Amino acid sequence: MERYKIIKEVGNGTFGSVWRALHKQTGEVVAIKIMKRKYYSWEECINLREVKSLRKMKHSNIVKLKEVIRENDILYFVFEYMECNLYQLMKDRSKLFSESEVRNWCFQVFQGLEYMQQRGYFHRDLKPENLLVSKQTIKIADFGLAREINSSPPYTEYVSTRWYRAPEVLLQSPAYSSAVDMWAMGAIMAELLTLRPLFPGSSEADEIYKICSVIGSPTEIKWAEGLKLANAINYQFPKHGGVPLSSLIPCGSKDAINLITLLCSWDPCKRPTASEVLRHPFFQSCYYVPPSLRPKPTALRTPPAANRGSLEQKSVKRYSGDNLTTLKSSYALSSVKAHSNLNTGVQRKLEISQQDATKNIKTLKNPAVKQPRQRPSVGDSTPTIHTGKAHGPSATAEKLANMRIGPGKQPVKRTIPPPMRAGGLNGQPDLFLGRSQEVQAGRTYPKKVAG
Ligand SMILES: Nc1ncnc2c1ncn2[C@@H]1O[C@H](COP(=O)(O)OP(=O)(O)OP(=O)(O)O)[C@@H](O)[C@H]1O
Repeated sequence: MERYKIIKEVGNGTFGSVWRALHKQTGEVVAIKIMKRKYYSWEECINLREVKSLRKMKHSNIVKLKEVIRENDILYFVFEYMECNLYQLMKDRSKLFSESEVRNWCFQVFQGLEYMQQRGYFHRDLKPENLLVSKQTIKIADFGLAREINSSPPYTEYVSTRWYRAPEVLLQSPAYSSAVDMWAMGAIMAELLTLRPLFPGSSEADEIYKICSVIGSPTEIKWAEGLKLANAINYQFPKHGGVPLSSLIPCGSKDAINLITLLCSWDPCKRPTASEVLRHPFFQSCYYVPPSLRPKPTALRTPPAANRGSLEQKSVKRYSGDNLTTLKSSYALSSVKAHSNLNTGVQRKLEISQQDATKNIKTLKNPAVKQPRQRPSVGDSTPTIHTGKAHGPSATAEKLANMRIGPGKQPVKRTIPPPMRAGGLNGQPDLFLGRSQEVQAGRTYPKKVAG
Protein backbone atom coordinates (compact mmCIF):
# COMPACT_ATOMS: atom_id res chain seq x y z
CA MET A 1 0.00 0.00 0.00
CA GLU A 2 2.98 2.27 0.32
CA ARG A 3 2.72 2.74 -3.44
CA TYR A 4 -0.38 4.81 -2.84
CA LYS A 5 -0.93 8.05 -1.02
CA ILE A 6 -4.35 8.13 0.60
CA ILE A 7 -5.95 11.53 0.18
CA LYS A 8 -9.56 11.75 1.30
CA GLU A 9 -12.54 9.58 2.19
CA VAL A 10 -15.15 9.73 -0.57
CA GLY A 11 -17.62 7.09 0.51
CA ASN A 12 -18.54 4.84 3.35
CA GLY A 13 -20.64 1.83 2.53
CA THR A 14 -21.72 -1.30 4.28
CA PHE A 15 -18.60 -3.24 3.64
CA GLY A 16 -15.90 -0.71 3.19
CA SER A 17 -14.85 2.88 3.18
CA VAL A 18 -13.73 4.34 -0.12
CA TRP A 19 -10.81 6.74 -0.38
CA ARG A 20 -9.39 8.90 -3.10
CA ALA A 21 -5.73 8.06 -3.45
CA LEU A 22 -2.76 8.76 -5.64
CA HIS A 23 -0.40 6.26 -7.19
CA LYS A 24 2.89 7.78 -6.10
CA GLN A 25 4.86 6.70 -9.14
CA THR A 26 2.41 7.32 -11.94
CA GLY A 27 0.42 10.13 -10.37
CA GLU A 28 -2.78 8.31 -11.28
CA VAL A 29 -5.79 9.10 -9.09
CA VAL A 30 -7.59 5.97 -7.91
CA ALA A 31 -10.36 5.00 -5.51
CA ILE A 32 -9.34 2.53 -2.82
CA LYS A 33 -12.01 0.60 -1.01
CA ILE A 34 -10.77 -0.56 2.38
CA MET A 35 -12.84 -3.49 3.51
CA LYS A 36 -14.14 -3.31 7.05
CA ARG A 37 -13.69 -6.92 8.00
CA LYS A 38 -10.39 -8.68 8.10
CA TYR A 39 -9.28 -11.30 5.63
CA TYR A 40 -6.89 -13.86 6.99
CA SER A 41 -6.10 -15.64 3.72
CA TRP A 42 -6.06 -14.96 0.02
CA GLU A 43 -8.51 -17.72 -0.53
CA GLU A 44 -11.17 -15.82 1.37
CA CYS A 45 -10.50 -12.77 -0.78
CA ILE A 46 -10.61 -14.33 -4.19
CA ASN A 47 -13.92 -15.98 -3.36
CA LEU A 48 -15.53 -12.62 -2.69
CA ARG A 49 -18.22 -11.85 -5.22
CA GLU A 50 -16.79 -8.42 -5.79
CA VAL A 51 -13.50 -9.97 -6.86
CA LYS A 52 -14.96 -12.89 -8.74
CA SER A 53 -17.40 -10.86 -10.78
CA LEU A 54 -15.44 -7.66 -11.29
CA ARG A 55 -12.33 -9.49 -12.44
CA LYS A 56 -14.30 -10.67 -15.43
CA MET A 57 -15.88 -7.38 -16.37
CA LYS A 58 -14.16 -5.16 -18.85
CA HIS A 59 -16.54 -2.58 -20.12
CA SER A 60 -16.45 1.17 -20.36
CA ASN A 61 -19.60 1.44 -18.24
CA ILE A 62 -18.45 -0.82 -15.45
CA VAL A 63 -16.04 0.59 -12.92
CA LYS A 64 -12.65 -0.98 -13.41
CA LEU A 65 -11.05 -3.00 -10.65
CA LYS A 66 -7.35 -2.36 -11.08
CA GLU A 67 -5.82 -4.21 -8.21
CA VAL A 68 -6.61 -6.23 -5.11
CA ILE A 69 -4.17 -5.92 -2.23
CA ARG A 70 -4.14 -7.77 1.08
CA GLU A 71 -1.84 -6.39 3.67
CA ASN A 72 -1.87 -7.12 7.40
CA ASP A 73 -5.15 -8.98 6.91
CA ILE A 74 -6.74 -5.86 5.47
CA LEU A 75 -8.20 -6.09 2.01
CA TYR A 76 -7.94 -3.16 -0.41
CA PHE A 77 -9.67 -2.85 -3.77
CA VAL A 78 -8.08 -0.35 -6.11
CA PHE A 79 -10.60 1.04 -8.60
CA GLU A 80 -10.46 3.64 -11.28
CA TYR A 81 -11.56 6.90 -9.72
CA MET A 82 -14.94 8.44 -10.47
CA GLU A 83 -15.95 11.97 -9.49
CA CYS A 84 -19.27 11.33 -7.79
CA ASN A 85 -22.30 9.07 -7.67
CA LEU A 86 -25.68 9.71 -9.23
CA TYR A 87 -27.37 10.30 -5.90
CA GLN A 88 -24.90 13.06 -5.09
CA LEU A 89 -25.72 14.66 -8.44
CA MET A 90 -29.45 14.56 -7.72
CA LYS A 91 -29.64 15.44 -4.07
CA ASP A 92 -29.08 19.16 -4.12
CA ARG A 93 -30.60 19.87 -7.46
CA SER A 94 -33.75 21.85 -7.82
CA LYS A 95 -33.71 22.06 -11.61
CA LEU A 96 -34.65 18.88 -13.39
CA PHE A 97 -32.17 17.13 -15.63
CA SER A 98 -33.03 17.34 -19.30
CA GLU A 99 -34.40 14.18 -20.83
CA SER A 100 -31.36 13.93 -23.06
CA GLU A 101 -29.07 13.94 -20.02
CA VAL A 102 -31.16 11.17 -18.49
CA ARG A 103 -31.17 9.29 -21.77
CA ASN A 104 -27.42 9.55 -22.09
CA TRP A 105 -26.81 8.19 -18.58
CA CYS A 106 -29.36 5.43 -18.89
CA PHE A 107 -28.10 4.36 -22.30
CA GLN A 108 -24.65 3.89 -20.83
CA VAL A 109 -25.90 2.01 -17.78
CA PHE A 110 -27.97 -0.32 -19.97
CA GLN A 111 -24.91 -1.00 -22.08
CA GLY A 112 -23.03 -2.00 -18.95
CA LEU A 113 -25.96 -4.16 -17.90
CA GLU A 114 -26.23 -5.74 -21.32
CA TYR A 115 -22.57 -6.67 -21.09
CA MET A 116 -23.13 -8.17 -17.64
CA GLN A 117 -26.24 -10.04 -18.69
CA GLN A 118 -24.50 -11.52 -21.69
CA ARG A 119 -21.74 -12.76 -19.47
CA GLY A 120 -24.23 -14.30 -17.16
CA TYR A 121 -24.22 -11.81 -14.28
CA PHE A 122 -26.70 -9.56 -12.65
CA HIS A 123 -25.97 -6.82 -10.15
CA ARG A 124 -28.79 -7.07 -7.57
CA ASP A 125 -28.13 -3.75 -5.85
CA LEU A 126 -28.54 -1.07 -8.47
CA LYS A 127 -29.26 2.31 -6.92
CA PRO A 128 -28.14 5.86 -7.64
CA GLU A 129 -25.30 5.51 -5.12
CA ASN A 130 -23.85 2.64 -7.12
CA LEU A 131 -23.83 4.50 -10.42
CA LEU A 132 -20.66 6.55 -10.57
CA VAL A 133 -20.22 9.56 -12.79
CA SER A 134 -17.15 11.30 -14.17
CA LYS A 135 -17.91 14.05 -16.65
CA GLN A 136 -20.26 12.53 -19.23
CA THR A 137 -19.47 8.93 -18.38
CA ILE A 138 -21.42 6.78 -15.97
CA LYS A 139 -20.31 3.39 -14.64
CA ILE A 140 -21.83 0.64 -12.59
CA ALA A 141 -20.05 0.03 -9.29
CA ASP A 142 -20.31 -2.10 -6.18
CA PHE A 143 -20.48 -5.69 -7.27
CA GLY A 144 -20.62 -6.97 -3.73
CA LEU A 145 -23.99 -8.57 -4.38
CA ALA A 146 -23.51 -9.48 -8.03
CA ARG A 147 -24.52 -12.99 -8.84
CA GLU A 148 -24.16 -15.36 -11.71
CA ILE A 149 -27.38 -15.94 -13.57
CA ASN A 150 -26.64 -19.65 -13.54
CA SER A 151 -25.84 -19.90 -9.87
CA SER A 152 -28.26 -22.02 -7.95
CA PRO A 153 -31.23 -20.62 -6.13
CA PRO A 154 -32.68 -20.30 -3.60
CA TYR A 155 -31.15 -16.89 -3.16
CA THR A 156 -31.63 -16.54 0.52
CA GLU A 157 -29.56 -13.62 1.56
CA TYR A 158 -30.73 -10.09 1.60
CA VAL A 159 -30.74 -8.28 -1.67
CA SER A 160 -30.92 -4.71 -2.89
CA THR A 161 -31.90 -1.44 -1.45
CA ARG A 162 -35.56 -1.15 -0.62
CA TRP A 163 -36.63 1.69 -2.91
CA TYR A 164 -35.18 -0.11 -5.92
CA ARG A 165 -36.07 -3.63 -4.88
CA ALA A 166 -38.12 -5.68 -7.29
CA PRO A 167 -41.45 -7.07 -6.11
CA GLU A 168 -40.37 -10.68 -6.55
CA VAL A 169 -37.52 -10.04 -4.12
CA LEU A 170 -39.88 -8.28 -1.69
CA LEU A 171 -42.13 -11.32 -1.90
CA GLN A 172 -39.18 -13.62 -1.32
CA SER A 173 -39.07 -15.43 -4.59
CA PRO A 174 -36.25 -17.93 -4.28
CA ALA A 175 -35.39 -17.68 -7.97
CA TYR A 176 -35.19 -14.19 -9.27
CA SER A 177 -33.18 -13.13 -12.29
CA SER A 178 -31.46 -10.24 -14.00
CA ALA A 179 -34.93 -8.72 -14.31
CA VAL A 180 -34.42 -7.36 -10.77
CA ASP A 181 -31.85 -4.99 -12.26
CA MET A 182 -34.36 -3.89 -14.88
CA TRP A 183 -36.89 -3.03 -12.18
CA ALA A 184 -34.28 -0.99 -10.32
CA MET A 185 -33.42 0.84 -13.52
CA GLY A 186 -37.07 1.75 -14.09
CA ALA A 187 -37.19 3.28 -10.61
CA ILE A 188 -33.85 5.04 -11.12
CA MET A 189 -34.87 6.41 -14.49
CA ALA A 190 -38.06 7.86 -13.02
CA GLU A 191 -36.09 9.37 -10.16
CA LEU A 192 -33.64 10.96 -12.57
CA LEU A 193 -36.53 12.59 -14.42
CA THR A 194 -38.31 13.89 -11.32
CA LEU A 195 -35.56 14.02 -8.67
CA ARG A 196 -37.91 12.04 -6.44
CA PRO A 197 -37.83 8.35 -5.68
CA LEU A 198 -40.67 6.55 -7.44
CA PHE A 199 -41.35 4.00 -4.69
CA PRO A 200 -40.03 5.48 -1.45
CA GLY A 201 -41.26 2.77 0.90
CA SER A 202 -40.52 3.28 4.57
CA SER A 203 -40.48 -0.46 5.20
CA GLU A 204 -40.76 -3.57 3.08
CA ALA A 205 -44.53 -3.67 3.51
CA ASP A 206 -44.82 0.01 2.73
CA GLU A 207 -42.64 -0.56 -0.30
CA ILE A 208 -45.20 -2.96 -1.75
CA TYR A 209 -47.96 -0.55 -0.81
CA LYS A 210 -46.20 2.24 -2.68
CA ILE A 211 -45.67 0.05 -5.72
CA CYS A 212 -49.36 -0.90 -5.76
CA SER A 213 -50.42 2.70 -5.42
CA VAL A 214 -48.33 3.70 -8.42
CA ILE A 215 -48.58 0.82 -10.88
CA GLY A 216 -51.78 -0.73 -9.56
CA SER A 217 -52.12 -4.00 -7.67
CA PRO A 218 -51.18 -7.13 -9.56
CA THR A 219 -53.89 -9.29 -11.04
CA GLU A 220 -53.86 -12.87 -12.23
CA ILE A 221 -53.26 -11.59 -15.74
CA LYS A 222 -50.53 -9.16 -14.79
CA TRP A 223 -48.57 -11.49 -12.55
CA ALA A 224 -50.01 -14.87 -11.67
CA GLU A 225 -46.71 -16.01 -10.19
CA GLY A 226 -46.70 -13.00 -7.88
CA LEU A 227 -50.11 -13.86 -6.50
CA LYS A 228 -48.78 -17.32 -5.73
CA LEU A 229 -45.72 -15.87 -4.02
CA ALA A 230 -47.94 -13.60 -1.94
CA ASN A 231 -50.21 -16.49 -1.13
CA ALA A 232 -47.26 -18.57 0.00
CA ILE A 233 -46.39 -16.01 2.66
CA ASN A 234 -50.02 -15.32 3.41
CA TYR A 235 -49.84 -11.78 2.15
CA GLN A 236 -52.68 -9.85 0.62
CA PHE A 237 -51.94 -7.05 -1.77
CA PRO A 238 -53.68 -3.76 -1.05
CA LYS A 239 -56.22 -2.95 -3.74
CA HIS A 240 -55.12 -0.09 -5.91
CA GLY A 241 -55.82 0.86 -9.47
CA GLY A 242 -52.58 2.76 -9.86
CA VAL A 243 -52.08 6.06 -11.62
CA PRO A 244 -50.83 6.98 -15.05
CA LEU A 245 -47.08 7.30 -14.71
CA SER A 246 -47.26 10.42 -16.82
CA SER A 247 -48.99 12.19 -13.94
CA LEU A 248 -46.08 11.36 -11.64
CA ILE A 249 -43.44 12.07 -14.25
CA PRO A 250 -44.99 15.04 -16.04
CA CYS A 251 -41.72 15.97 -17.73
CA GLY A 252 -41.28 12.50 -19.24
CA SER A 253 -41.81 11.98 -22.95
CA LYS A 254 -44.17 9.25 -24.15
CA ASP A 255 -41.20 7.00 -24.87
CA ALA A 256 -39.69 7.57 -21.45
CA ILE A 257 -42.98 6.77 -19.73
CA ASN A 258 -43.45 3.69 -21.88
CA LEU A 259 -39.98 2.41 -21.06
CA ILE A 260 -40.36 3.00 -17.32
CA THR A 261 -43.73 1.25 -17.44
CA LEU A 262 -42.14 -1.79 -19.09
CA LEU A 263 -39.21 -1.85 -16.71
CA CYS A 264 -41.49 -1.59 -13.71
CA SER A 265 -43.74 -4.45 -14.75
CA TRP A 266 -44.90 -6.65 -11.91
CA ASP A 267 -43.99 -9.75 -13.83
CA PRO A 268 -40.20 -10.07 -14.18
CA CYS A 269 -40.72 -11.99 -17.42
CA LYS A 270 -42.43 -8.96 -18.92
CA ARG A 271 -39.54 -6.63 -18.21
CA PRO A 272 -37.28 -6.12 -21.21
CA THR A 273 -33.68 -7.27 -21.10
CA ALA A 274 -30.91 -4.69 -21.32
CA SER A 275 -30.42 -5.53 -25.02
CA GLU A 276 -34.09 -4.94 -25.68
CA VAL A 277 -34.08 -1.72 -23.71
CA LEU A 278 -31.25 -0.38 -25.86
CA ARG A 279 -33.48 -0.85 -28.89
CA HIS A 280 -36.44 0.90 -27.30
CA PRO A 281 -37.61 4.08 -29.08
CA PHE A 282 -36.52 6.10 -26.05
CA PHE A 283 -32.96 5.44 -27.17
CA GLN A 284 -33.67 5.94 -30.84
CA SER A 285 -31.38 8.94 -31.01
CA CYS A 286 -28.54 6.99 -29.45
CA TYR A 287 -26.06 5.25 -31.61
CA TYR A 288 -25.98 1.58 -32.24
CA VAL A 289 -23.47 -0.77 -33.77
CA PRO A 290 -25.02 -3.86 -35.34
CA PRO A 291 -23.74 -7.21 -34.05
CA SER A 292 -21.83 -7.98 -37.23
CA LEU A 293 -19.64 -4.89 -36.78
CA ARG A 294 -18.88 -5.43 -33.14
CA PRO A 295 -15.45 -6.49 -31.97
CA LYS A 296 -15.26 -9.94 -30.45
CA PRO A 297 -15.49 -9.56 -26.69
CA THR A 298 -12.45 -10.79 -24.82
CA ALA A 299 -12.61 -13.17 -21.89
CA LEU A 300 -16.14 -14.15 -22.69
CA ARG A 301 -17.66 -16.22 -20.02
CA THR A 302 -19.27 -19.27 -21.52
CA PRO A 303 -22.65 -19.90 -20.02
CA PRO A 304 -23.50 -23.47 -19.17
CA ALA A 305 -25.30 -25.43 -21.80
CA ALA A 306 -28.72 -24.87 -20.26
CA ASN A 307 -28.60 -21.18 -21.04
CA ARG A 308 -26.14 -21.01 -23.82
CA GLY A 309 -28.54 -21.00 -26.70
CA SER A 310 -30.71 -18.26 -25.40
CA LEU A 311 -27.85 -16.09 -24.27
CA GLU A 312 -25.90 -16.44 -27.45
CA GLN A 313 -28.86 -15.73 -29.63
CA LYS A 314 -29.45 -12.60 -27.68
CA SER A 315 -25.83 -11.71 -27.64
CA VAL A 316 -25.88 -8.08 -28.61
CA LYS A 317 -23.00 -5.85 -27.75
CA ARG A 318 -23.20 -2.36 -28.92
CA TYR A 319 -22.14 1.18 -29.14
CA SER A 320 -18.96 2.88 -29.79
CA GLY A 321 -18.40 6.51 -30.45
CA ASP A 322 -17.53 5.97 -34.08
CA ASN A 323 -18.77 3.91 -36.99
CA LEU A 324 -22.35 4.27 -36.00
CA THR A 325 -25.69 3.52 -37.40
CA THR A 326 -28.84 4.77 -35.84
CA LEU A 327 -31.38 2.21 -34.89
CA LYS A 328 -34.90 3.09 -35.91
CA SER A 329 -37.64 1.82 -33.70
CA SER A 330 -36.75 -1.80 -34.08
CA TYR A 331 -37.73 -2.44 -30.53
CA ALA A 332 -39.92 -5.44 -30.09
CA LEU A 333 -41.17 -6.75 -26.83
CA SER A 334 -39.59 -10.13 -26.82
CA SER A 335 -38.67 -9.72 -23.21
CA VAL A 336 -41.13 -12.31 -21.99
CA LYS A 337 -39.10 -14.92 -23.77
CA ALA A 338 -35.76 -13.45 -22.88
CA HIS A 339 -36.24 -13.35 -19.14
CA SER A 340 -38.05 -16.65 -19.18
CA ASN A 341 -34.99 -18.19 -20.68
CA LEU A 342 -32.77 -16.84 -18.00
CA ASN A 343 -35.23 -17.79 -15.36
CA THR A 344 -35.61 -21.26 -16.66
CA GLY A 345 -31.89 -21.75 -16.49
CA VAL A 346 -31.96 -20.65 -12.92
CA GLN A 347 -35.04 -22.49 -11.89
CA ARG A 348 -33.87 -25.71 -13.35
CA LYS A 349 -31.34 -25.92 -10.57
CA LEU A 350 -33.82 -25.55 -7.81
CA GLU A 351 -32.14 -27.92 -5.40
CA ILE A 352 -31.86 -26.31 -2.04
CA SER A 353 -28.36 -25.04 -1.78
CA GLN A 354 -27.35 -23.91 1.61
CA GLN A 355 -23.90 -23.94 0.21
CA ASP A 356 -24.92 -21.01 -1.88
CA ALA A 357 -25.78 -18.94 1.11
CA THR A 358 -22.64 -19.90 2.91
CA LYS A 359 -20.63 -18.78 -0.07
CA ASN A 360 -21.55 -15.26 0.72
CA ILE A 361 -18.72 -14.32 2.95
CA LYS A 362 -20.08 -10.86 3.39
CA THR A 363 -23.32 -12.21 4.67
CA LEU A 364 -22.02 -14.70 7.08
CA LYS A 365 -18.90 -13.23 8.42
CA ASN A 366 -19.81 -9.63 8.53
CA PRO A 367 -23.31 -9.45 9.88
CA ALA A 368 -24.78 -6.12 10.63
CA VAL A 369 -21.68 -4.04 10.30
CA LYS A 370 -23.89 -1.61 8.53
CA GLN A 371 -22.79 1.95 8.91
CA PRO A 372 -25.47 4.56 9.29
CA ARG A 373 -26.46 5.84 5.89
CA GLN A 374 -29.07 8.25 4.82
CA ARG A 375 -31.05 6.48 2.19
CA PRO A 376 -33.22 3.43 2.58
CA SER A 377 -30.26 1.23 2.07
CA VAL A 378 -29.48 1.81 5.69
CA GLY A 379 -29.72 -1.36 7.62
CA ASP A 380 -32.23 -2.47 5.11
CA SER A 381 -29.61 -3.39 2.58
CA THR A 382 -27.50 -5.32 5.01
CA PRO A 383 -27.36 -8.74 3.55
CA THR A 384 -28.64 -10.52 6.56
CA ILE A 385 -29.78 -14.00 5.78
CA HIS A 386 -33.39 -14.49 5.01
CA THR A 387 -34.11 -17.86 6.35
CA GLY A 388 -36.81 -18.42 3.76
CA LYS A 389 -39.63 -20.83 3.84
CA ALA A 390 -37.50 -23.85 4.38
CA HIS A 391 -36.73 -22.54 7.83
CA GLY A 392 -40.09 -21.12 8.74
CA PRO A 393 -41.42 -17.70 7.93
CA SER A 394 -38.88 -14.92 7.83
CA ALA A 395 -39.37 -11.62 9.51
CA THR A 396 -40.39 -10.10 6.22
CA ALA A 397 -42.90 -12.78 5.53
CA GLU A 398 -44.37 -12.27 8.93
CA LYS A 399 -44.50 -8.53 8.49
CA LEU A 400 -46.14 -8.86 5.14
CA ALA A 401 -48.49 -11.56 6.27
CA ASN A 402 -49.62 -9.59 9.28
CA MET A 403 -50.28 -6.60 7.22
CA ARG A 404 -53.68 -5.88 5.74
CA ILE A 405 -54.02 -2.54 4.19
CA GLY A 406 -57.67 -1.79 3.85
CA PRO A 407 -59.05 -2.03 0.38
CA GLY A 408 -60.92 0.77 -1.20
CA LYS A 409 -59.98 3.21 -3.85
CA GLN A 410 -57.94 5.99 -2.43
CA PRO A 411 -56.42 8.88 -4.20
CA VAL A 412 -52.85 8.14 -5.01
CA LYS A 413 -50.55 9.64 -2.55
CA ARG A 414 -47.09 10.80 -3.09
CA THR A 415 -45.40 10.17 0.12
CA ILE A 416 -42.49 11.57 1.95
CA PRO A 417 -39.70 9.12 2.06
CA PRO A 418 -38.71 8.02 5.48
CA PRO A 419 -37.33 10.94 7.33
CA MET A 420 -33.58 10.75 7.10
CA ARG A 421 -32.83 7.10 7.45
CA ALA A 422 -35.73 5.01 6.39
CA GLY A 423 -36.41 1.67 8.01
CA GLY A 424 -33.63 -0.39 9.36
CA LEU A 425 -32.18 2.64 11.05
CA ASN A 426 -28.84 1.77 12.51
CA GLY A 427 -29.37 -1.85 11.91
CA GLN A 428 -32.81 -1.90 13.50
CA PRO A 429 -35.30 -4.14 11.79
CA ASP A 430 -37.39 -2.77 9.02
CA LEU A 431 -40.68 -2.14 10.80
CA PHE A 432 -43.96 -1.63 9.11
CA LEU A 433 -44.91 1.93 9.78
CA GLY A 434 -48.44 1.90 8.52
CA ARG A 435 -49.72 4.20 5.86
CA SER A 436 -47.26 6.83 4.88
CA GLN A 437 -47.72 10.52 5.22
CA GLU A 438 -49.23 12.40 2.40
CA VAL A 439 -47.40 15.10 0.62
CA GLN A 440 -48.78 17.67 -1.70
CA ALA A 441 -48.13 17.15 -5.33
CA GLY A 442 -45.21 19.08 -6.59
CA ARG A 443 -43.35 19.05 -3.35
CA THR A 444 -39.91 17.63 -3.62
CA TYR A 445 -38.59 14.93 -1.42
CA PRO A 446 -36.14 15.97 1.17
CA LYS A 447 -32.99 13.95 0.86
CA LYS A 448 -30.14 13.88 3.17
CA VAL A 449 -26.62 14.46 2.10
CA ALA A 450 -24.77 11.33 1.14
CA GLY A 451 -21.96 10.17 3.32
N1 LIG B 1 -14.40 4.00 -7.96
C1 LIG B 1 -14.91 4.94 -7.18
N2 LIG B 1 -14.62 6.24 -7.36
C2 LIG B 1 -15.12 7.21 -6.58
N3 LIG B 1 -16.01 6.96 -5.57
C3 LIG B 1 -16.34 5.69 -5.34
C4 LIG B 1 -15.82 4.61 -6.10
N4 LIG B 1 -16.36 3.45 -5.64
C5 LIG B 1 -17.17 3.80 -4.64
N5 LIG B 1 -17.18 5.13 -4.43
C6 LIG B 1 -17.97 5.88 -3.45
O1 LIG B 1 -18.09 5.11 -2.27
C7 LIG B 1 -19.47 4.80 -2.00
C8 LIG B 1 -19.57 3.41 -1.37
O2 LIG B 1 -18.98 2.46 -2.25
P1 LIG B 1 -19.51 0.98 -2.41
O3 LIG B 1 -20.95 1.05 -2.81
O4 LIG B 1 -18.61 0.21 -3.30
O5 LIG B 1 -19.35 0.45 -0.93
P2 LIG B 1 -20.24 -0.64 -0.18
O6 LIG B 1 -19.65 -0.81 1.17
O7 LIG B 1 -20.33 -1.87 -1.01
O8 LIG B 1 -21.62 0.11 -0.14
P3 LIG B 1 -23.12 -0.41 -0.01
O9 LIG B 1 -23.57 0.07 1.33
O10 LIG B 1 -23.83 0.28 -1.16
O11 LIG B 1 -23.10 -1.89 -0.16
C9 LIG B 1 -20.16 4.93 -3.36
O12 LIG B 1 -21.53 5.27 -3.22
C10 LIG B 1 -19.37 6.06 -4.01
O13 LIG B 1 -19.89 7.32 -3.63
